[in-house]
Amino acid sequence: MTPAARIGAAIEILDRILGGAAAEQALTGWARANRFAGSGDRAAIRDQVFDALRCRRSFVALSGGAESGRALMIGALRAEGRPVGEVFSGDGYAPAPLSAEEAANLASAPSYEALAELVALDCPDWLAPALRDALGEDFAQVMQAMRHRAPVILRANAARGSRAEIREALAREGIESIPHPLANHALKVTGNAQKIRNSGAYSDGLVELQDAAPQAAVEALPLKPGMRVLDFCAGGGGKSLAMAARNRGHYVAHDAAPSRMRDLPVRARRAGARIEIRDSAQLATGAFDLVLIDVPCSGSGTWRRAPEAKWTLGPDRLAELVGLQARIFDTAARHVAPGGSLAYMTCSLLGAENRAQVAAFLARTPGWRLVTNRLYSPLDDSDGFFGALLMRD
Ligand SMILES: C[S@@+](CC[C@H](N)C(=O)[O-])C[C@H]1O[C@@H](n2cnc3c(N)ncnc32)[C@H](O)[C@@H]1O
Repeated sequence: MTPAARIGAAIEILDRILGGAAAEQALTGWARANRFAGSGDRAAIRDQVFDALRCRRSFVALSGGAESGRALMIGALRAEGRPVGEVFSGDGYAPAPLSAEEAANLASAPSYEALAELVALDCPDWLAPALRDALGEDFAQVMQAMRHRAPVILRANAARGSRAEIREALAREGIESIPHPLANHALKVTGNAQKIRNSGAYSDGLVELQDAAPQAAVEALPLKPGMRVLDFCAGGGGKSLAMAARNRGHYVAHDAAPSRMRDLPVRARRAGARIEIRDSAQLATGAFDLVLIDVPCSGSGTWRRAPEAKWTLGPDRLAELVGLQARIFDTAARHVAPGGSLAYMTCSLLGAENRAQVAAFLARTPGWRLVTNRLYSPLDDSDGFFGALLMRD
């Protein structure tokens, strides 16, 4: 496909997403219907679609038009300083030339420098006060970082080798990486990230895809050999696997939706980890030295990887999530043994889901104290992520 034809495809996919389709679904649907597109085409189209979703507000403003796939790609070209007419030529599979209305809109659209702050930062208006509150003077820098692609980060599995050894194993397969300073086993991929999923290093359990902040948060947990540990919201088991790689212990995974843990046995086998799966009825009160709750959240820390969430989150959904997080906090706390710990984690930047949630738990639950908490952001070269450790008397 020519570069212009790829932009034409991105326009079609973006229109489906703006019409309500999930991004992954729209991309897969397009690929199935257009089998001539090779893997390079699909990867390039995917990047264009996700870039446009991250910068949805500013790209539309730069086009001067109403929101549409074409407006997004006109804005994207303008943001890159590329002449729009060269791509919107109508030649072959290139997008049709600009209509008179589109051309007039583009001619009168402001420059990026002239956009209002929240438009230029691609920040939804209603979330700006909460984000400013959580990020303080880093607000603009973090929101600017959220407009760009996230790096690919791996966790080198300590049960399979040192970070240096695993880095060499990756290099032998042509995957380049450098140690990430935030976590002891984190590797930032600097070349050939597309090879990871089909690599021997991945299938042999040497690496898992995991951002640096959750790795750092797991490293900060007070894990000791032989501990009884419950991952209460285990999902795919990313945190269980990271904990089990650190220390021998008795690891139990649980999730309200057990089907989410379906891949965990295979992943654990691959990683050489032992993780027992239990349902709610099999979890005794006060039976664990450490309970981890990686709760469902807005995902505001992962907007670089899942940019749709930035635009679809609303106040009602956020309030619903905050209520659910509080209920999980209360339920999970009952499984902690006296003197044990409760680790609360989100991939959110918002105070309501982080510090305020922890403060509310402490206020309504006697016998607990806060040990540490930390908010990570793209300024740490990671996703936005929050971790708090609480201890039971
Ligand atoms: C952020 S995801 C967990 C991701 C996972 N820890 C990982 O590292 O891959 C949150 C999980 O919480 C689960 N969940 C939702 N409500 C729950 C509840 N009331 N009790 C336990 N788990 C719940 C969801 O099914 C989802 O899998």
